[in-house]
Amino acid sequence: MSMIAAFYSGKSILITGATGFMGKVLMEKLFRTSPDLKVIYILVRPKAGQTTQQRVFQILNSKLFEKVKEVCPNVHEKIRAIYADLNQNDFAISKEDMQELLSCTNIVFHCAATVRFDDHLRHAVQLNVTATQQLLLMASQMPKLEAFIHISTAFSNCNLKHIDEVIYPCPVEPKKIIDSMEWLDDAIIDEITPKLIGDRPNTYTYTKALGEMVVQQESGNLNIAIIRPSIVGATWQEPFPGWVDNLNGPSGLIIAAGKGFLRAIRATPMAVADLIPVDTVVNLTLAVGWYTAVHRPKSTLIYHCTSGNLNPCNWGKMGFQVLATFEKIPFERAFRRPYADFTTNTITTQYWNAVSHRAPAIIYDFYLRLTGRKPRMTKVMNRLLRTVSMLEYFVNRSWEWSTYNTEMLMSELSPEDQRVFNFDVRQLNWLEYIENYVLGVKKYLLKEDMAGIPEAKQHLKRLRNIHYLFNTALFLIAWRLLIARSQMARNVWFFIVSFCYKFLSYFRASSTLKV
Ligand SMILES: CCCCCCCCCCCCCCCCCC(=O)SCCNC(=O)CCNC(=O)[C@H](O)C(C)(C)COP(=O)(O)OP(=O)(O)OC[C@H]1O[C@@H](n2cnc3c(N)ncnc32)[C@H](O)[C@@H]1OP(=O)(O)O
Ligand SMILES: NC(=O)C1=CN([C@@H]2O[C@H](COP(=O)(O)OP(=O)(O)OC[C@H]3O[C@@H](n4cnc5c(N)ncnc54)[C@H](OP(=O)(O)O)[C@@H]3O)[C@@H](O)[C@H]2O)C=CC1
Repeated sequence: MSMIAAFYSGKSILITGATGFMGKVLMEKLFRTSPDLKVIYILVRPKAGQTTQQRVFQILNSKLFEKVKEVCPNVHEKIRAIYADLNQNDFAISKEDMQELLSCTNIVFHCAATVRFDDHLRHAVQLNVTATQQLLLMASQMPKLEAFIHISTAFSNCNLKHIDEVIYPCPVEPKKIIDSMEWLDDAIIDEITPKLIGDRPNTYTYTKALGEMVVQQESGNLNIAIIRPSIVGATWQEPFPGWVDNLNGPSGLIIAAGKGFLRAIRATPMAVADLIPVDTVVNLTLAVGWYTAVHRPKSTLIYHCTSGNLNPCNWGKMGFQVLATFEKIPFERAFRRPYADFTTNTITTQYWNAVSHRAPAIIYDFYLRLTGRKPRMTKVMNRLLRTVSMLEYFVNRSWEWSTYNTEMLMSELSPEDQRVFNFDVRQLNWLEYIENYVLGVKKYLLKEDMAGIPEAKQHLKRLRNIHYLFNTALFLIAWRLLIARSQMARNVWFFIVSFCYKFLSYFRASSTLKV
């Protein structure tokens, strides 16, 4: 019997960010391994024309939850969606709901965040810092609370090269930042943002670091732990391999490369690609919830959920395997044949952006205009290149994260728990994982049918022929222009033609002699 699964039985659990990538996998695993849990409260806001109830209904009826419905048929009754907006005071939770949350909650998993790199500092602070502070305040009023688990990121201190499982202070106190966001106007905030974030690359990593400081400062008597995952990717094993549902991290780039939009990236092939499967993060999170509640460590423990120091893979190997998978499992209706050049040189990157990204987009838009359609490729390409430029920081550096606490926890688990809540990334086979990841992107993000693979392969063959034809035509045109303008080019051309003629004559003569 799993001790961790048994621990969550009968418990009332509060999850923020349950509609997000990690939140869904967390709920799924909880229901599947502890179907006897009492209730999961989730803080949800209406979105994209859907009410909170409709959103929950959609999640529970998705493929991700198919197994859950077998082991926990009354899952609908065990999930309680509470209307909440983390951007508002008291999260806009009604008095009755707040009362229930405060009096019943046993465990809190705080996953909600804005993960956009370019979010305005005011918004990023509101969600990643102020909301965390408010949630801690709520938690301090929960008499039955056993553990509060905060999800941060391994990149909250990405300005350092070696990162320990400790909280590093930021120069300006989070409280001061929170206060100043209330009275500074947007223009001033824009001006001071670069100074505040310092050598971090974006507002996301900065506000996640502030969020950790808030957790440390406001922890009071709470039993708290912080999890720091690196780049969270598709599921490795559970509930099935390759599940992913958003474009964050590598998923968007896999699509861009598979569809032939992205053919070169400024990335260091030997830099460590610190990817971590989402189910690994969730298993660690649940194990930490159990350990924090049962063993009540004296201080707030931080757990790095990273792969680099235990089972490293680099971007070169990852890119190679992604491309190899496209050969077997191509995406449909690709714009160009998938290809990826990793370059560390800024000038080469600019060259590839002009020749391999912008030029084909302009030519395609010209073709769309000629055929009476609306041009769109240049716009798509510009957005993609902007996205890629924001991710470049993470694919050109390597970090070392110490994992003492994570390894300590692994050794504390029973063999059964190590199996059911496996977060030992040393067992991960990267080649297999990446292949499943690409397959998952095709199935769950692009919603492409596997029956379309032969047609997709045919399409790639057509693209290859067009590519050859285009290059040959381009060469001939360029050469013709050169010959018309330069005596030297003409001389070279006549030399080559006469050389070929002589060679052919000699070849013909020697073969006649043999006969
Ligand atoms: C062979 C090749 C091999 C490839 C493998 C190489 C993989 C390298 C991967 C490096 C990943 C590094 C991640 C580092 C993560 C740090 C860890 C965390 O905690 S971070 C936590 C994780 N957080 C993150 O990862 C957040 C990253 N993302 C962002 O911050 C924002 O999306 C944005 C600022 C980049 C763009 O914002 P904005 O333009 O205002 O608007 P939208 O957001 O609405 O999207 C616009 C368009 O871009 C599209 N698209 C979106 N994402 C990607 C993508 N990754 N990619 C491509 N495309 C992407 C999207 O579909 C849309 O298309 P369309 O509708 O125009 O056709
Ligand atoms: N994905 C990654 O690569 C990594 C993620 N992390 C961390 O993991 C956690 C989860 O990330 P992930 O699941 O990928 O992120 P997602 O963007 O997929 O999910 C974010 C969640 O936060 C919720 N949320 C955002 N704003 C509000 C709001 N105002 N009110 C209520 N809920 C809100 C979202 O709700 P809604 O659906 O309504 O938008 C969603 O459920 C975050 O703390 C992130 O920093 C750490 C390392 C890497």
